[in-house]
Amino acid sequence: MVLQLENVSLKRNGSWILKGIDWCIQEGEHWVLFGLNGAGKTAILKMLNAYYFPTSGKVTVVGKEFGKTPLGEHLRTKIGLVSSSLQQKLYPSDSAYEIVLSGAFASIGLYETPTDEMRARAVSLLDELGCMEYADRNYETLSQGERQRVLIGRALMAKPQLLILDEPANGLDFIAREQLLEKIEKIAESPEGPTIIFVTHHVEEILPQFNKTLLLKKGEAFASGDTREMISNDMLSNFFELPVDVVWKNDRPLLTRKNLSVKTLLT
Ligand SMILES: Nc1ncnc2c1ncn2[C@@H]1O[C@H](COP(=O)(O)OP(=O)(O)OP(=O)(O)O)[C@@H](O)[C@H]1O
Repeated sequence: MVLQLENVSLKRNGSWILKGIDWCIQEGEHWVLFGLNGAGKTAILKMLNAYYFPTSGKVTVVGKEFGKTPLGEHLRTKIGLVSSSLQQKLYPSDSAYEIVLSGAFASIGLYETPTDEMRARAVSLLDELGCMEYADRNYETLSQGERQRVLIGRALMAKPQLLILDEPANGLDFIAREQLLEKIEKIAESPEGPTIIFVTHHVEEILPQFNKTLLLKKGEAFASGDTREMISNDMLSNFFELPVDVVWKNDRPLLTRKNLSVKTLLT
């Protein structure tokens, strides 16, 4: 078991942000965490990274129950995270290579001397992710798409069991998005790769390898299960409370609003 949330609720500043969430992720599965703005996706991720502890319920990640044992560096390196809040913490003058390398220690910046093996792994990750061209450039000079690939390299550096991608395609144009998704697809297909949680509010980003989906709505697990069942007309129309059409093409879903008369939409 890579992750287990049992009846998890979270209260912050007097309001319930998460309510009674059950979620179980087995090794070898790749999950989409899908929810609209404000659904509580960030709150769940903060719990998975032990920045928040549940008000009630139990969180177990890579075999460790949070709150029971201190979160040492060892556990931090077992969970790879790519998020915009992490992006803001990095040192803009570090090179892409240094940023990837720092993932070996799950640190912001490099304070320890990397081994030759770590250096070689960083180079091979930069190569696999198509970042060699700008490996020596300062992070601040990279485009958003390039930054995301470097961050994925950083997250993979310590061979995590769980890789969390928090809206990785945000702000990317179509080509940059598809280039990034292609790399994610490769990681998801690799037999020795990590289990991945892909957080998004865009159905179009869901890759065929992500065959499980949790629909999160207003802090509650609206439904979870096979992606094809979750990302379907009936399920999403109920979820959005708006009639929608989902079309699967090339193993990817496309979402449109059902063509209704203005009168129906207003009622
Ligand atoms: N520290 C806090 N105190 C009070 N309310 C909070 C706190 N953190 C988050 N919330 C509220 O909890 C809800 C869920 O927030 P969260 O950031 O987890 O949503 P999200 O699904 O990540 O949204 P988005 O897609 O917009 O990033 C929101 O209504 C938010 O305002």
